[in-house]
Amino acid sequence: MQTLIEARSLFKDFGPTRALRGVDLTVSAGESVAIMGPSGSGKTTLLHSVAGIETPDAGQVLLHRLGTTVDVAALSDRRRSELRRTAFGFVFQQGLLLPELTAAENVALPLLLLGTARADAEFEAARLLDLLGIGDKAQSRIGELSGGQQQRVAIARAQAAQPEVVFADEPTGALDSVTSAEVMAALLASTVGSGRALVVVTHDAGVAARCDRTLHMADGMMVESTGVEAAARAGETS
Ligand SMILES: Nc1ncnc2c1ncn2[C@@H]1O[C@H](COP(=O)(O)OP(=O)(O)OP(=O)(O)O)[C@@H](O)[C@H]1O
Repeated sequence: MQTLIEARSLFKDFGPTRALRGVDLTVSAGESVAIMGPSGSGKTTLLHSVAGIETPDAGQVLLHRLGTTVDVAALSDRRRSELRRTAFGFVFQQGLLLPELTAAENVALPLLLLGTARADAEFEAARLLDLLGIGDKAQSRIGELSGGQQQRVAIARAQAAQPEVVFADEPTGALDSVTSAEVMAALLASTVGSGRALVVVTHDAGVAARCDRTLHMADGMMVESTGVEAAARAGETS
């Protein structure tokens, strides 16, 4: 399977705290990778470093797309934010949806930022919300939606610009176990099911179990990898 992201030997300090100490991570196109580990082990810092939200102190984040390779960690702020809008989608536990906008407006926003005409952006937003089973909530404001519905809006929004990889940080953290399973199924269907990669930070073993691979962090390092490699799985079934 084609390698999409290669993070090599990432280090990140916050003052005296060493959040990452030489972390490697490889993500292939179309695979799902869960990152687990105790609180403070560096999961979010790793996700943010790979996604160009945070800049590592040392190491490389190579992104292979559109026939070229860029080091995300070495890009200018402007190029990094451009990449975040085009190549990456984000689903976080909370805080990314704009409460004063409707569900459809939230999903359309990334497309409007990329210059898509309003009518086309709204059409695509409606289509994505339909796919995620909440087409009837398109005109509802975020505050009128349940936690599970809000996460579906966030998942729809993360797909809008057709990114190669979606990063999710505790996407089911605030949900009960039934809703969590439904939201995770929706997240997988709309990412891996559409050929995108998914990198998900989670404390929920049920969420991790649905991914191709689970990586375990402790104290700023990768300590273990479990699960069936996507490539091996593809090999077995071919
Ligand atoms: N902006 C920051 N400023 C200072 N310290 C930080 C910052 N971000 C993270 N840290 C520290 O870096 C370490 C790793 O944090 P990180 O959020 O990556 O852990 P985590 O594994 O995602 O934890 P959790 O499961 O609790 O979300 C922690 O000790 C944390 O306190």
